[in-house]
Amino acid sequence: MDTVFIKGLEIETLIGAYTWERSLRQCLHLDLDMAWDIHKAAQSDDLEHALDYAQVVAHIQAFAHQAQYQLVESFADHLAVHLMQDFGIRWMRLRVTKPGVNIHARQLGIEIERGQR
Ligand SMILES: Nc1nc2c(c(=O)[nH]1)N=C([C@H](O)[C@@H](O)CO)CN2
Repeated sequence: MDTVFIKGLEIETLIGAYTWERSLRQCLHLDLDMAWDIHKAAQSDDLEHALDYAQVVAHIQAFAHQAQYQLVESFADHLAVHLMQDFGIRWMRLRVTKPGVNIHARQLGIEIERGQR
């Protein structure tokens, strides 16, 4: 199976478990790998048959705009469900990185895999 990917996508959302985080929006970095058979798109040279990564980004931005989770786990899990349903993606890996505010680490976050390749 082929892969359509999006790396280093920056989005803003309300996220955090601490009180000070509930009244501001923070930046998350997203990396996605999505299984997709590209043969039909390659043969037809038609965006209609491709997993349109611009549309995926637009969905993620809309999702992040309305989301207000405490944990990156919840954000990632719900986002994966939405994307797989809306685009018919069979398998995806999603890494969500949060800047380490007040924590002595450059990056913090999680990586999930959903579905079957
Ligand atoms: N496994 C997790 N641990 C923590 C999370 C999280 O979302 N998942 N969140 C926080 C705080 O919100 C922190 O990011 C504030 O800097 C702490 N631990």
